[in-house]
Amino acid sequence: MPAPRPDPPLIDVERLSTGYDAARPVHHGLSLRVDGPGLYLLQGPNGSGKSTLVETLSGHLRPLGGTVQLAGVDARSPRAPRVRRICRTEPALYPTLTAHDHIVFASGWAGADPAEGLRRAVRHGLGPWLDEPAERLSTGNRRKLWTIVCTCGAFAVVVLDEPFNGLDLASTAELCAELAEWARHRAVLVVAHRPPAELVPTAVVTLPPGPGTGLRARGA
Ligand SMILES: Nc1ncnc2c1ncn2[C@@H]1O[C@H](COP(=O)(O)OP(=O)(O)OP(=O)(O)O)[C@@H](O)[C@H]1O
Repeated sequence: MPAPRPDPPLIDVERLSTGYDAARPVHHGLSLRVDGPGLYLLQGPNGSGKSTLVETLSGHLRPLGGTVQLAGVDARSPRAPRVRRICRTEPALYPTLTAHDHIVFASGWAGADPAEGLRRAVRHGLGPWLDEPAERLSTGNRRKLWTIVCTCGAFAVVVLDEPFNGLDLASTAELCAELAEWARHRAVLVVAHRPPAELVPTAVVTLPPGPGTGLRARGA
């Protein structure tokens, strides 16, 4: 009987060149490998390319060179959304859709039970606001709703860019607890300039200032 094949790394970035202009790549020769579950903190000075890396992991930005695989799936493959969740910095919600309906809609997209998303919303303190349209939510409540709609259902890898922006202390602690729970079985990559004390990363990946040339970052 053949030996079972080892699971692919959850995040496998190999010799990545990426950016918005081929003449001026933001990353050049960047490698980052995360073999197993854990909570990984991505840091680096302003302009070092954290959000650009997020956009490449999201499949939105086509690499100029190199490869990006998530749980063995190319980041630009139509199958990638099944294994990956991306939560960008700026919430992109429908202004007139209620918080409740956002969660039902996002759960449908992810093939998830909306009841689970609604339970999360209550845990995160959104209970009294579920019938409010997104445009009437406070900054922190918009952030919570955005995080929930971006992370419905099952996934192997999740990337969150500044997920603590606008959250109060209790909500920050609640999100940290949720990230720690996910990190037991999934790769959780968090971009945060000021990570809260409750966030206990498995490893920290630091991008250098300026174009990252030949950086080799290796997670657990
Ligand atoms: N849409 C874009 N078009 C062109 N250049 C961009 C675009 N987005 C970012 N850049 C450039 O890419 C480089 C890296 O920016 P990026 O936003 O990825 O850095 P960052 O580490 O996330 O920064 P910050 O900590 O300030 O959020 C910068 O030089 C920036 O000007």
